[in-house]
Amino acid sequence: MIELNGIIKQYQGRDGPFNALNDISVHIKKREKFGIIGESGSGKSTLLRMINALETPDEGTVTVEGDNIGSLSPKQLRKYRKKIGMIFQQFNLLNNKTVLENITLPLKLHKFESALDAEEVLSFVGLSGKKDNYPGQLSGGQKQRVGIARALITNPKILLCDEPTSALDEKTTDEIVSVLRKAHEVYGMTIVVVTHELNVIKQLCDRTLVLEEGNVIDTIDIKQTSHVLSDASYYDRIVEVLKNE
Ligand SMILES: Nc1ncnc2c1ncn2[C@@H]1O[C@H](COP(=O)(O)OP(=O)(O)OP(=O)(O)O)[C@@H](O)[C@H]1O
Repeated sequence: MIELNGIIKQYQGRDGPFNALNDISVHIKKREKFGIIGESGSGKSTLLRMINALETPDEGTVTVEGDNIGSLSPKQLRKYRKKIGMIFQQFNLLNNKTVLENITLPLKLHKFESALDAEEVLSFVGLSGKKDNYPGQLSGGQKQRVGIARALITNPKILLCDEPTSALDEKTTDEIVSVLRKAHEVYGMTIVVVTHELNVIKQLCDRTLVLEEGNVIDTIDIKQTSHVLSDASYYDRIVEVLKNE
């Protein structure tokens, strides 16, 4: 469904130009939950941003459902981007708008043919009782649930997640992973998640790319754990994770 072929991206660094992405090829299947893991600066976000055309490659192609993204007209690109939902590390909510207003904002900006009902997504992320609250009145986990609901309301075919749990503690991370897994089960989109957290990859993804300094080190099939540990005690989760490693 998403094919990145021979992607090279060069930036100017302090010591001259360098390849942030160095000949990357990845094929992500429809409905796959695909991870991109690597240390800080390895090129994860740059690669993710290629998929929604926020970055353009210096060489190589990005093809999604058969369309070469680099050759789309501005109008086609706007239409293409409507297929994609995005969630962010820092949630990117508008603090002067309520939860409901934040969630329905995409629908105010563009017309989406198969948009979901606001009450449905609010209930899906477990925030029905918070719709009139402002982001400042929410915990980090609740803010990310709003971010997820705002992405889901457009019923995207592709959900891009850029470090979705990196601002959250361990238990809240597990809860957000559960919400994402459930969203995948119910709405069946393709998920691409960038993270440096091994556990997020392990609990959420079918496969992951491992990036190091702009190079693909490996692509790994992940043996799914049967459950997410959000209901377990802090100690149980420590034991589970440490025993498995
Ligand atoms: N616009 C830019 N101009 C110059 N260099 C950039 C730019 N964007 C990213 N880089 C550099 O490219 C490399 C890859 O950055 P990228 O943000 O993709 O890495 P990352 O793996 O997502 O890191 P992090 O986890 O810290 O966000 C880094 O060395 C970064 O400093």
